[in-house]
Amino acid sequence: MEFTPINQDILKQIISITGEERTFYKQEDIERYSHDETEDLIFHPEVVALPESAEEVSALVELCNEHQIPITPRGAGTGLSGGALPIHGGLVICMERMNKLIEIDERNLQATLEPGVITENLIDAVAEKGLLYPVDPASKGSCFIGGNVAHGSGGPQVVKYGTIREYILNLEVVLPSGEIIWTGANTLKFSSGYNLTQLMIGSEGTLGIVTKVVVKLIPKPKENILMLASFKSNEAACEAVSRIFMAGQTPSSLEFMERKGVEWVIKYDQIAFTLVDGIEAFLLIEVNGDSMDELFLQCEQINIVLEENDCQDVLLADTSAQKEALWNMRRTMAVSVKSNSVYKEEDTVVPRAELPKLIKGIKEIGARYGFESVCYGHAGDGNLHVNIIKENMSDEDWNHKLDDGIKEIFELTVNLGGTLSGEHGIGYVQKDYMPLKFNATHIALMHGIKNVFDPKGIMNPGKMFNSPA
Ligand SMILES: O=C(O)CC[C@@H](O)C(=O)O
Ligand SMILES: [Zn+2]
Repeated sequence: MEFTPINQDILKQIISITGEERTFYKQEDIERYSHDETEDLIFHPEVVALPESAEEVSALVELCNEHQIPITPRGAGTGLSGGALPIHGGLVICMERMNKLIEIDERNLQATLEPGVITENLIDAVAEKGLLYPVDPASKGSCFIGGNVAHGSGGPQVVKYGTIREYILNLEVVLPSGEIIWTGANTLKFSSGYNLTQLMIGSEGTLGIVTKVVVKLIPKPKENILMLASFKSNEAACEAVSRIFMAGQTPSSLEFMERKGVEWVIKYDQIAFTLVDGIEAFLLIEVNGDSMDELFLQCEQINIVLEENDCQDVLLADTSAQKEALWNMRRTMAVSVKSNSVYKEEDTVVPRAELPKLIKGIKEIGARYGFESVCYGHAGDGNLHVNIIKENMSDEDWNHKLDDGIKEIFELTVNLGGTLSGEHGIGYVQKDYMPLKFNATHIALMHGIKNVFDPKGIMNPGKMFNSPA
């Protein structure tokens, strides 16, 4: 794909849309838009524009479409698969100025908002009205709702409430042509042709730019109980996960943390938490509802399963401060890994009951290739974040042998009935693995869809799959 560099004349036209104040082209101004949270990758855009309306986004996109300029849509830059990296330069359209929470419609349990709203701001605003928006990725304090839509985001509560796919009713989208459409209706049901809303969710900015989002809300449960269960092995912890559901219990969160991850968080956050010798893995289990009596009953049932599965100890968080400390431990895991070692992160997901085989296999592959990994994640969803760490690995092996090891991890994941990413997306860093999961027919269908929306290939090129020749 041949793209046009942004010349002075095009720059002037961009400035005529977003103004001098909201158009960046100097090195020092574009720097922060040249990376996201994915490893250490850096790609500089030529120009960054911060639109304030769908009409401005549309004008920018129309201009790029006319001149064949690559566009990289960007949210808060918290992505972990390189989706927001402007790998071909061009124009970054960052949604940070489109951050209005337009309406909370309490009659219909819906909210309408712009894509640059920080996820936690939505969660907090609806909580004040006794409502729950349950999609809360670890980076909820900084990530944007638009980025969550682009990645089909999840978070710890997916196990009970589902991913963002269950909560998006309708999207306003600027297509690669510059035209603006609504993808669906503000209704709970949609049996009216192809579901473009669902197609847009998880499309990683390759089909258009979301400029408004309508989300579904639900009543917020009044009570919760949080427990930390410890195990002597990763496999014992992972085995207990599916048993909890088989016993008829659905926690609101069921997270897995490996010992080393907890050790690193303790070091990173300087927290007071004693790691008992011989404990290798933890499950963080939350139940929620409106009646404490029912929750205690649920915890009793879960405890029986834990005991049957060789659980060593269960710590009950009594106060909201204790709960927050435990949740913080889990949420800080990604950043603490990053601060401790050079790493590569994979977002494997398998049917829940295959989790013990997945983690065992990952460790065996690591032993064969000479790498260590720190695993944690949403065990209740079978979603394991595998952080491969460079510690103890030579530069030579890291640069040349690791790829084969990662390929084996994905092969194992796929063989166990899983897929390449549960919630972080394919983006730039996982696209070469797509053929491990999808055959040529499947990939050709994806290319076909891309081509219908974006025949010139300007919208987030080089993400999800390599552009067809
Ligand atoms: O930045 C995030 O929200 C992603 C990290 C996340 O998947 C996690 O579970 O820790
Ligand atoms: Zn996660």
